[in-house]
Amino acid sequence: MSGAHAARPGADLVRLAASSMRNRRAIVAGVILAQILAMAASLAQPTFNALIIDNGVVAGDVPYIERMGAIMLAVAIGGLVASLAAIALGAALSAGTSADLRRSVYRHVADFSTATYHELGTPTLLTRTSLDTSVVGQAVFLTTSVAVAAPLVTVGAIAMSLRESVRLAPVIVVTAIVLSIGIGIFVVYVTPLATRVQGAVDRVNRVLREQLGGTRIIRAFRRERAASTRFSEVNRDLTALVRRVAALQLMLLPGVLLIANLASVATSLFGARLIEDSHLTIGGLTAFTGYLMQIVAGITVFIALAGMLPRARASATRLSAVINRPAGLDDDGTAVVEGPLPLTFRSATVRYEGADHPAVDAVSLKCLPGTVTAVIGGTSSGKSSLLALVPRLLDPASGTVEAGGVRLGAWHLPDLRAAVAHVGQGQSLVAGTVESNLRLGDAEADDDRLWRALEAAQMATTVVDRGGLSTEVAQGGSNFSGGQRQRLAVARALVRRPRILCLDSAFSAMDRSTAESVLSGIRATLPEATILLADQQVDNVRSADLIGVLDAGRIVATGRHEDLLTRCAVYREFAQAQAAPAPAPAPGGPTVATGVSR
Ligand SMILES: Nc1ncnc2c1ncn2[C@@H]1O[C@H](COP(=O)(O)OP(=O)(O)OP(=O)(O)O)[C@@H](O)[C@H]1O
Repeated sequence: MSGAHAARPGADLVRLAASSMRNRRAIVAGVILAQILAMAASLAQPTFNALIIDNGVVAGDVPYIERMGAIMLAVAIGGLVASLAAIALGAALSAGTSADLRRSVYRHVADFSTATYHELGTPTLLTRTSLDTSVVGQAVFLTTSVAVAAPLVTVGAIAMSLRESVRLAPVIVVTAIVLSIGIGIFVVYVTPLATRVQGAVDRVNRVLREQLGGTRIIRAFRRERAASTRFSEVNRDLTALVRRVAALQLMLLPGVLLIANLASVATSLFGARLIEDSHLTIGGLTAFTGYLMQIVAGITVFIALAGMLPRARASATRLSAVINRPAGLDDDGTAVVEGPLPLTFRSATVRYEGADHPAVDAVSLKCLPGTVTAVIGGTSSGKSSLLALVPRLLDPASGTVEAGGVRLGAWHLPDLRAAVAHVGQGQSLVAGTVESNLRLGDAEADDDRLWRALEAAQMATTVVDRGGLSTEVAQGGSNFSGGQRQRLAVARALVRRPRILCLDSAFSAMDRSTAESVLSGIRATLPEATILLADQQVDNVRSADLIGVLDAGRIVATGRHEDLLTRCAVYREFAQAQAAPAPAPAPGGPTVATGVSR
């Protein structure tokens, strides 16, 4: 967050609420009008009451009481209708505000570069999109539904009560001062606590996500107790904070009632003397007490807001931090490039914030259409970072990447992403069917194209056996094996018919012959495409037309398989380590993987 935000607490909330209200001017006007009508009705009641007592009860005029009673009832019903309308319109405004904010956060996050996305992280983005947006929506509801009316009621009630008796004004002044001091202390104390509640929710989300996603690992490593302890810790923190905030909020109401009752007693004491001295009528005292209660109610509404606003301010600041965050990608390119796309890296460098060394260090590489270019490297050598440059999930810190002779930053971004398919290490299948997953590649593709893609990815037989294109896919593809998920992801990319295909360790869960068949299928399906493949396995890159050897972010050699075997020591070591037979397991001990392979 910028210092500007810290220096002006509440500025984010005002900005977000105002922008939502601008989009719903008619509803806002409706809420205010309904509030004014409801307020006028409630302000009239004590005066009617006083008239009934003084002119009806004291004078024994029953027809007057009936007439005024009927008017009072009609005004009360009108006030009730206006209040209900204000609440209904306020609720629509609140829901609309939350929906606007969710849409806005969603759109911004969708535009984030991978680095920007990782800086924030999934758990907090989920909390911000769900919890924070509804907190701000509720604050807008409270603000428009009650905070607009509350000052009007309070000021109106003060004026009306003074009309009944100026001599009782000190009671009002003292009551207002005591209540205001109480609210002030509450706001100052609760604001930091409320901000911490959201952070605690983030932490619970983070731990819960990790543990739900890693259930198998937790069980396999017998870490259930440690996982449960970790969850209990964050859950306990959140519970303690919520309890403190709730306790403070609950203490407020009895406090307000106590002050209201004391003020009422004071009014009766002083009022009785004024009646004795004929400075006040009985009806006047009743009306004054009624107005006093309206003043307390008006101030109490601020208490409700005071309880909500610190949280809403914290939420608005967290939302603004997402909405105002630069996406990390310039998106103003306009170039549209036709035909096959040679891909050229010119001294491209990727540097992550806080890292000592660049993840990709001045890589230069040319990948031609109709060929497969492979990059081989050990774990953390920078393969994923290099391939992420192509669909502009990342931008290079220095150097350039060009497709079709045009710098990627100059491309119209949607066009670039339509031309490139990227199959990552996590296969990102979504809940639905095989068909719905494949159609993410191209919604218009006919069934014939889907089946050809499945055949090329060596997945057609499996899909037929499992029930065809309508076969269900669980979230994350968890009802398929790792290798099947990878092949479905490759098929989805083929459905798109990309001009550039990036395969980032996309064969890591396949055996050698399946991976070879899948790569042949890809070549046959996309004869003109530029294919860039990153892998740790020599077997998966040996048939490539050009291989670049990546070591600690640098390309240390390029060539074909046989060529590199003779002149590149790093490549030779890869080949030898992966060709070596695994050592016999120690008696009773676990099997240990060797070399640089998985
Ligand atoms: N979002 C990130 N923030 C900070 N550092 C990162 C990020 N992503 C990757 N790195 C670092 O950059 C380096 C290269 O990572 P990268 O994922 O590109 O390597 P890789 O060769 O694909 O590794 P692997 O084969 O293990 O997936 C690593 O040191 C890694 O820790």
